[in-house]
Amino acid sequence: MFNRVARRAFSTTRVNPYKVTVLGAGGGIGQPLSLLLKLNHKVTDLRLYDLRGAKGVAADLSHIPTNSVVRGFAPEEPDALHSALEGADVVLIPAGVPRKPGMTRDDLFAINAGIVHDLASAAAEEAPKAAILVISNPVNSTVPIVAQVFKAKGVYDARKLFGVTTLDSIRASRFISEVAGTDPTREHVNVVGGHSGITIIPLLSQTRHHELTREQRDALVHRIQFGGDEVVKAKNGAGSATLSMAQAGAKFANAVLCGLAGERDVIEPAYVDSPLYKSEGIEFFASPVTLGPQGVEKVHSIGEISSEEEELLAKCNETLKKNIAKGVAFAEQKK
Ligand SMILES: NC(=O)c1ccc[n+]([C@@H]2O[C@H](COP(=O)([O-])OP(=O)(O)OC[C@H]3O[C@@H](n4cnc5c(N)ncnc54)[C@H](O)[C@@H]3O)[C@@H](O)[C@H]2O)c1
Ligand SMILES: O=C(O)C[C@H](O)C(=O)O
Repeated sequence: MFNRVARRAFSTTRVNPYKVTVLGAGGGIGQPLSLLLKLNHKVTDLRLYDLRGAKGVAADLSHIPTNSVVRGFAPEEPDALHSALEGADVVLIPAGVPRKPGMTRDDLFAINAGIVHDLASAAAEEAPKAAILVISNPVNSTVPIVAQVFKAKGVYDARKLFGVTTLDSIRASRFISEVAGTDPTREHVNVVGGHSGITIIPLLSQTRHHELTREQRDALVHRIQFGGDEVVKAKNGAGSATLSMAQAGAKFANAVLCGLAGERDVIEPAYVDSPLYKSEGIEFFASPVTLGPQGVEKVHSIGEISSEEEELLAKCNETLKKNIAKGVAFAEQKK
């Protein structure tokens, strides 16, 4: 099913007129993500906004012969951000600073919370019905910030807000295939929870790999939870994952577009306003969701899990609750 959804992105026979805006389009993620969106035939109107470089990226991409108009917006121009957002169907937000070695994602909150808050404010005014795909870290907290901004403006639709956790899933497919010696395109791991360290829970017990030893499982879980650190360390101060994230973001955006277009059985994991642990005070949680014309159609439960995974879930939820509260408190204090 996942491959079928991916193939739909590049089909030349079907064109849907979707307007897509990327906020932070000049950055390490923004540029390759915008390229992949330019190649997606469901996108016909691509708007790129950044404090720096969006016009150049747009001019460059505009020479690619696919059926979309690409426009760049620079903050020096009057109303650039609002024009970039006006009437958008999907808004992707990779704007913000990335980690350096030794930092946690939560360390980015001090800068990125304000950036996401302000961009969300503009999106709530210009594209209140858009699907908002938040990439900027810490996702566990930036998504609740966007929710609060939309609520304050009276336009919140829980079905249209997503924290993009796709990178955790694609990493899990890759890493498990390396251990098992299999084709990564045929591996699927249900990764739930949130998007940082111990809040990332790969449910290995649900895979077909019952041959893995406890040690192999523990090592795999750790690698999936801290995969981002591998890239941060290797880039040595020059940022975090950009290319794999662009692929993940484009995959998720395509799934959202397929849902908007009324295609059936579009299921992807995402960090959403979720009923699963609301009784425990956890408003947002990542699990597979069915995507449809109005955004989230169904939030799927996480399914049966092992006792080891129960322990991971308890730790995840404790942290998630604090991360969410931090985002909500920030947005409240900005009012
Ligand atoms: N969700 C995930 O799985 C995931 C994966 C990788 C990175 N990230 C996060 O994505 C964010 C971006 O990472 P990157 O590597 O692209 O960083 P980057 O520094 O290369 O690019 C960020 C871009 O955002 C722009 N920007 C900053 N403030 C802005 C504003 N107010 N309006 C518009 N644009 C603005 C910058 O000018 C820059 O071009 C980071 O917070 C990073 O932690 C998330
Ligand atoms: O690790 C990071 O800071 C970026 C991103 O969240 C990732 O998972 O690669």
